[in-house]
Amino acid sequence: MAEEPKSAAGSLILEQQDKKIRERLARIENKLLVLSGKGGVGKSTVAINLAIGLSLQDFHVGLLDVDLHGPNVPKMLGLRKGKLQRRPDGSLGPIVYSPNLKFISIEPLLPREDAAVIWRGPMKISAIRQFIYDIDWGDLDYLVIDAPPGTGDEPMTVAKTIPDAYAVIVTTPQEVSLIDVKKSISFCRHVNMQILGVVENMSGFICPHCGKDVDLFKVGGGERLARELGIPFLGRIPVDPRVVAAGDAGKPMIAAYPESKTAEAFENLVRNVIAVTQQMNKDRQEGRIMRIAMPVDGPRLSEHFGQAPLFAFYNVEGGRVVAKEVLKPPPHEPGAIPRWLSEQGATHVIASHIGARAVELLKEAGIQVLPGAPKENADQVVESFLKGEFKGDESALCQHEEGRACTH
Ligand SMILES: Nc1ncnc2c1ncn2[C@@H]1O[C@H](COP(=O)(O)OP(=O)(O)OP(=O)(O)O)[C@@H](O)[C@H]1O
Repeated sequence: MAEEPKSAAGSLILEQQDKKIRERLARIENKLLVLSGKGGVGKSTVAINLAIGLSLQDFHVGLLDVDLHGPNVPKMLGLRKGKLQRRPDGSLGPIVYSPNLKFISIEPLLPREDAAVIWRGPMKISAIRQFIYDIDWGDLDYLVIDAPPGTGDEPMTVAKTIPDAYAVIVTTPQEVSLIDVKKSISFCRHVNMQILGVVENMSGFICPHCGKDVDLFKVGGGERLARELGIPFLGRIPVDPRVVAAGDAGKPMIAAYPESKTAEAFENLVRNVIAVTQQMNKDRQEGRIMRIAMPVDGPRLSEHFGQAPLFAFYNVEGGRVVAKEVLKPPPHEPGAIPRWLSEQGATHVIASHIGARAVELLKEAGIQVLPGAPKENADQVVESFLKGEFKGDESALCQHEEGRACTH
């Protein structure tokens, strides 16, 4: 967890940083976090080939390597000595791989290539936030984020800082790896990150002599698991020795052997990622996927947004509630609850009384606010919102007598 600044000045700095991060992220249409439950399953390989594949489709793509201990991206892209761009206005731009693909990783910023990075959680968190706060990524269609394996500080920071990121989970067909996929899925559910789908890497073997696809290990486990759990399956990438050589030579497979079956498999993955991302965006825009937050006091809606002892969160899919949880908000400090709600992945807030400043902060975070809800049973209020009976009442916004915005 990030160390929360205790002073008012500290929380103001954090609020300003959050604002800048939100501004930068608003210029990035789609954010994809590439995850794996265990190491060595080819997560970086998938992230890099996916980023290049998207850039070859004329999308503007950023690749962010948040693996601070073992950054692979610069080596696999053949750009270990890449330099950040210093812009005329003094801002810093990411390292350029091609006109459509930019990246950033800790490695080129270290004094020596082999310098060990031994950081504690809060430092890792601030480094990742800086990759977004300090670096001007410009307008991007996709930001692909390569996280270290597991469910530690780095994926957690991304989930909190970029609450609208979609997770791409990489696995291999072996049982052990599939068990880890379940851990990644429960991590995503825990942090409310929507899962774009599962990729099965090292699935089957392309014979270098005859070019035939040989089922070396069991294949299809990732696909079966995705189907069982109702998660999209994004594609299979075969084992191909050229993937290793291409990665070591700094020329990723999809660019080095564009005619190969393996590059074809990556292209298929890219097409599926684009299609599923578009569908999920549409579901979000049209309100089929929501996470509604409500200040509650017991089962009823709380009178004041800023003083509610608890918040109830309702996950809505296809117009109905699929999960509900009740969480305790952070201590009352200006801006703390809107920031926390954004970290919790809220898309909508339904409240009774809510201050204009809180509404402004929530809207800046892309959260829709529906004030003026009746102080009734919260479950029933959600139902009436989903039926279109309650639509929010702007006149219920709370202002102090002298017209100053209230921070309820
Ligand atoms: N489809 C494949 N065929 C053959 N080799 C592959 C394939 N995918 C990945 N590899 C190789 O496996 C090794 C591990 O891949 P990679 O570094 O992408 O995994 P990772 O999951 O990101 O690892 P880490 O745990 O270090 O983050 C690399 O040498 C890579 O070239």
